[in-house]
Amino acid sequence: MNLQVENISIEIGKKQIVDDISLRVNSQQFVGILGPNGCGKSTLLKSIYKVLSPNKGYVKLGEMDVLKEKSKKIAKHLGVVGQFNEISFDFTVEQMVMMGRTPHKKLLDSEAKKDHEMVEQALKTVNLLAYKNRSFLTLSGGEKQRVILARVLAQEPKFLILDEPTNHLDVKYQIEIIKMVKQINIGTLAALHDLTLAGSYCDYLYLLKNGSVVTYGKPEEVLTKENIEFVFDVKCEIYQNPVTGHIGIAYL
Ligand SMILES: Nc1ncnc2c1ncn2[C@@H]1O[C@H](COP(=O)(O)OP(=O)(O)OP(=O)(O)O)[C@@H](O)[C@H]1O
Repeated sequence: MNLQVENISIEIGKKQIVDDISLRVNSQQFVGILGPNGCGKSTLLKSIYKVLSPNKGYVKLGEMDVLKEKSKKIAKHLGVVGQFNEISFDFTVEQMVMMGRTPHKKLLDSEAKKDHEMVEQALKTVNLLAYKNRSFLTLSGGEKQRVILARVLAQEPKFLILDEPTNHLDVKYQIEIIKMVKQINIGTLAALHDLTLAGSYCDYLYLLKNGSVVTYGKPEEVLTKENIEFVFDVKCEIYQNPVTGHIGIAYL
C-alpha cells in the first residue's frame, strides 16, 4: 500500500509544530524521517495514524482518506510502533500480541485458531516465544519493543509507521528489527535517529528541521556534510564504508 501526505500543518497551543509537510511512500518502500529532537517527527506521524488532527492537509493510504475514515478500518491496514509503549495494567506477552488481531475480529468474536497461529509466528519472529506467559511489565525496554513489533506483525498490516523503532534496543536487535521490517516488504515510514542505520537501510529519506522538510531524496543525496551541519549543527565528513559499501559518517 502507498501513503500520500499532502500539506500537513499542525499547530499546538499557537505554536506551529509541523509546517506544510508533504511526503510520499510507495508500496514496498522503506522511507525514513530524520531530524533533531523536537523538530516534529512524532507529531507528524501521529497525525498520519490519527492520534492527532492536523489543522490543514490530507493523508491518503491506498485509496483511503485517513483523516475521514473510521479508525477500525485504518487499523486493518496500518500497523504502528510508537515511541512509548507503557501500559498501566499488566498483560502477558501473548495477550499483548493477541491485541494485534483485534482489528480483524468482530464484536465478541473469540480467538480463533488462526489468531493463535499468527501470535505464535509473530513471537517466533522476534525471538520471544519462550516469553509468551511472562508479564509484559516485567520485561526490559528492548524486550517490550520487540513485543510491540510482534503485535504489529500479528496485525498483518499493509503499511507500517515506526516512531524510533530501535529505541531501547542493543545493536544486535537494532539491526534485526530493521532487517525484519524490510523483509515484510510493505510500505514503511519510520522516524529514525541513527543516521548511519538510516543511510544503510532506507530507500528514501526526508530531513526535517523546525517542522519543515529541508530536503529529501536518496540517502546519498540527503546525508551530505552540509545538510547534516545545517540540520543537526554538527560537523562531519561523509565517506563510503569500505566494509559495507554504505554511507559512513565521521563526526568531527
Ligand atoms: N501536546 C503538545 N503540547 C505542546 N507541545 C507539544 C505537544 N506535542 C508536541 N509538542 C512540541 O512539539 C515539538 C515537536 O515534538 P515531536 O515529539 O514531534 O518531536 P520529534 O521530532 O519527534 O522529537 P524527538 O526526536 O525528541 O522524539 C516539540 O517542541 C514538543 O515539545
